[in-house]
Amino acid sequence: MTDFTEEELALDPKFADQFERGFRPPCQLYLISPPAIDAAFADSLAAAFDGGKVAAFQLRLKGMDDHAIAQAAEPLQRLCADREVAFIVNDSIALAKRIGADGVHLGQSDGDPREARRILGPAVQIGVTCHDSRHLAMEAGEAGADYVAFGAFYPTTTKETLHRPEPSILGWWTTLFELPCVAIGGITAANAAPLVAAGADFLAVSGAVWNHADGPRAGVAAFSPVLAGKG
Ligand SMILES: Cc1ncc(COP(=O)(O)OP(=O)(O)O)c(N)n1
Ligand SMILES: Cc1ncsc1CCOP(=O)(O)O
Ligand SMILES: [Mg+2]
Repeated sequence: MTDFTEEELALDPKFADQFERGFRPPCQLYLISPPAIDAAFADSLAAAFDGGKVAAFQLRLKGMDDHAIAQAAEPLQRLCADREVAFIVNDSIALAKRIGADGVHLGQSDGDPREARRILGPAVQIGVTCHDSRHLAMEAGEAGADYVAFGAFYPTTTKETLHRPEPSILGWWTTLFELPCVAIGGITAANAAPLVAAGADFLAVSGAVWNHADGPRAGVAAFSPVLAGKG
């Protein structure tokens, strides 16, 4: 598998009608924290959860050490448990283990998914960043990831990004694989429809919720129609 080029791995459109996508649950929201938070953030998170169903919350605090993140995580993890939202730690397998997170999200330089599985066990969700690469996604799947993440689909100020996949990568993935895929990067309620239509299992969103003019509750609520395919 590792010997194929991206072009060779692309599903030839002339064969597309020979593949039928199996049943997949409706697309869900995967909320990512702002890059920095304050002591009142738990209230904002609760407000976001009041806006509609959130499947997962990722604590993504760049540039903070694990000890400080563990402290910040405590009330947020409790809130997620109360609201039945999966609590995902970004970047650190060790931190996910230490605080008993429901999952860890690993970028291409954040650690090996097989090692994560060995350390965290079978019940913990492991997600892997795959940028715009079919090849990386299949590698992640083979390594035992629970989801693959493609992005950035749109321009974003939350993170400097180098890759810009087409929505069709989501359709390619979901036609061939059962493993869930996450779409990320600059996603708003206004631009999400093509990603949902293409087959995204989850929309990972930060700025559109935390920077919503009417607050995080409205930010989450705004996604309801598009997630239901009515965007
Ligand atoms: C769901 C999801 N997808 C992608 C990323 C990006 O991960 P990474 O490439 O490691 O970049 P950082 O987020 O660590 O800056 C993610 N965090 N979550
Ligand atoms: C973490 C990450 N990885 C790729 S784009 C991105 C930022 C997502 O945040 P936003 O929804 O504000 O673009
Ligand atoms: Mg990372």
